[in-house]
Amino acid sequence: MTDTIFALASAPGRAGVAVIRLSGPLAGPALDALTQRPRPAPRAAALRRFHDDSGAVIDSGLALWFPAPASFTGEDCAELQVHGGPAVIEALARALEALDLRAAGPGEFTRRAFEHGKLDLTEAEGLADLIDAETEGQRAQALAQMTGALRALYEGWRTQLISILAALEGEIDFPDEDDVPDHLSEAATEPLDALIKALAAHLDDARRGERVREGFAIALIGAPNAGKSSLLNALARREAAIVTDIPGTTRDVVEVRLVLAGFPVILADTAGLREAADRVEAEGVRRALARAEDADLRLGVSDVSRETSLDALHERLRPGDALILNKTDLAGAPDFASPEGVTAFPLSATTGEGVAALEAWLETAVRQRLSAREAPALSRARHRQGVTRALDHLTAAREALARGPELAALETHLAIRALEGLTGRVDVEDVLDAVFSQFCIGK
Ligand SMILES: Nc1nc2c(ncn2[C@@H]2O[C@H](COP(=O)(O)OP(=O)(O)OP(=O)(O)O)[C@@H](O)[C@H]2O)c(=O)[nH]1
Ligand SMILES: [K+]
Ligand SMILES: [Mg+2]
Repeated sequence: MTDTIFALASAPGRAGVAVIRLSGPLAGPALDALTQRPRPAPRAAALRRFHDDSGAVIDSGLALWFPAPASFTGEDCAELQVHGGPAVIEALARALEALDLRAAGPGEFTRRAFEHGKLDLTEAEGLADLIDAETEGQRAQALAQMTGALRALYEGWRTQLISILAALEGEIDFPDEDDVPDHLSEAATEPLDALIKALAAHLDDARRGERVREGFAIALIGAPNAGKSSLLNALARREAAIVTDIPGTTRDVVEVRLVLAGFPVILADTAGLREAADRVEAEGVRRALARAEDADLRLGVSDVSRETSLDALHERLRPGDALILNKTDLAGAPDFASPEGVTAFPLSATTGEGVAALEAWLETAVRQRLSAREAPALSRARHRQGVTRALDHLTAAREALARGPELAALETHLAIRALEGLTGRVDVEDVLDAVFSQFCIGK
């Protein structure tokens, strides 16, 4: 028999109300023992006193009863809404332990919900992301995933693959030597091609969902003293990075988190690019270049008051990036051609002139790249790996078709397994442990 767990479902610390949740076969009897009253009607709040094992009253509050299977976990569940003081919560925890309930670990409620088929693995991940969501874009993506957007996509592909597999296995069981190739190409070629296209399109999304979840990366790069740290501070509206007139001030990568268009953004200031004076600076320059390489968008910063060649900076920028012509308070913006697809922004990081135009442009850029499309986005490396594996097997299946159904059927079967790993249909214990351990306690 499974044991019965309990946990504080609301945040720890002082609060107006605290919610304690129970799940498992002892949830009902525990509720009866605590309240010493008849059990409330299912899913209706009832005012009750809660007692400890000596009969003393711990607190009064609302009791709710959710009999299985119509509960979050699918088991018998109960919920206690009490006053949110640490001593109340502690005393209730001790009373529940005296009734043979056990304090839950991280994600245990959701894992039980998963095991009772209340949600699949992608929906459980969406739930974890919803709890972690700090911006509007993250909330919207997490909610879509929690309510089954990815599940529907992956289950849909799986269903199609199962009928392809059935067709291939039909060929193996009843080989008709003469028209095997014809038959196969009819039954499997077109659907396989369509699925290969769909999976490839799902993967080729500029990592949109992962960016929404983890943050869109912008890197500031340029020569020493160009004003990168000054611009970082202007965009962050705080003195996050040290600014001095000494070239080579910034050595490490300095990150600030911003919210643009409702999406999380990680803006990184980096060391000025030049022949380094010492090993510390050399490491800073190496990190700066790596950051620029990995970023989703680069802001190349130059100082318009100085005669400098922009060629070195131009080389590092890509279409979609921006070139910042800084220090316009000292000199007018120079006449020049920016690289193809790179937008130029004359501004002064010190006076703030022109910074608003850059911010507006950045906001549009982030919105355009991260906004939800019709098709749901994969949001984790786990999804990318699973879909990539499925796609590899589908491609192999497609190639094997010309040589008969056996190998193609095997590869199709492996593609199905890869999709089933994504939704958690096939139990991969370490994947489950990894997913559920990321939850907070009480969820
Ligand atoms: N007049 C003027 N001075 C600026 C402007 N932006 C930055 N500065 C000055 O330029 C100097 C260098 O600025 P930083 O922001 O430290 O430049 P950086 O690119 O981060 O320099 P490193 O970290 O050394 O690579 C400082 O003295 C700033 O006050 C600007 O728009 N106008
Ligand atoms: K500096
Ligand atoms: Mg700096």
